Amino acid sequence: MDVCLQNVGKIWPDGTPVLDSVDLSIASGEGVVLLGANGCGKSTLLRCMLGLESISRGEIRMGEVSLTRARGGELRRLRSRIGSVFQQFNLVNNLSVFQNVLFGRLGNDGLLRSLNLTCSATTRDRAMHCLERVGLAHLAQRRTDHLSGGQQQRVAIARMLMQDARLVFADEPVASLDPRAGREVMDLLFEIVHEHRLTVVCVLHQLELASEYADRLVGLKNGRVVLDGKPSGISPEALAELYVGEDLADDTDAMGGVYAYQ
Ligand SMILES: Nc1ncnc2c1ncn2[C@@H]1O[C@H](COP(=O)(O)OP(=O)(O)OP(=O)(O)O)[C@@H](O)[C@H]1O
Repeated sequence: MDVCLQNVGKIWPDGTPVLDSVDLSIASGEGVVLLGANGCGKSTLLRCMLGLESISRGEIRMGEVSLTRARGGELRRLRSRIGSVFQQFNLVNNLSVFQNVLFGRLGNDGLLRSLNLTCSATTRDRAMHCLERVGLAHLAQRRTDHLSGGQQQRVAIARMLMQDARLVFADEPVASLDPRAGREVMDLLFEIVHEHRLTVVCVLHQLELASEYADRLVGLKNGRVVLDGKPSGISPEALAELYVGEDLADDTDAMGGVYAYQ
């Protein structure tokens, strides 16, 4: 599914602007990594694309549907096609791995079925298949908070598979993981994205990972798109420029990420 942002702007209720005239067209099946210093607006942009934040100006379209204008059933259907993978996993800790994967069907099947209380054998088989795909079938009945960070992120990916999402928005999916687990999660996420020809927008702070996995890099600075192109066409200086003029601690974070993954 393709995504189109036209002249998107957002101003916080206290009057502070966070996104300014963002224009982006993302083709179906394209893998975009969003880069930029701490506080430049990456997560806010992703949250707007997830429909979790409203925008103050412009329009966001996904396929034929305007996220900005859709209401009721149309909005629910659209949201059910959007998967998310967050830094903090966003799983229900005291439920089993299997139940968390069933939650991928929440938008389609409702709460009772998603909790495994009334779901069909076909749905249960499908959930197990999703867990097998991420290598966690043997942990299906374990409580989610008894898994490692890397395993929890795999559960989030299995939930996204279960959802049959066409779009995936990932916000720093490896930020809480050590370099090895982080790479494993990126490999798995992008393998699945390619297998299912999903469109993905992923926020990363690790420039090396970004260049390796992205079809296209988009850089934000102060809420504006200031860089957009294939990784091979973007110079290290242009990438470094994204972080110039920002807080020193922010730069250190971003560049530290590069070295951590080398
Ligand atoms: N709900 C909110 N109300 C007001 N300001 C907010 C809110 N959420 C975020 N902000 C501010 O908006 C700006 C952009 O935040 P955002 O989280 O999008 O940045 P980011 O680029 O994702 O940063 P990071 O890399 O640190 O995650 C920041 O200055 C932040 O303090």
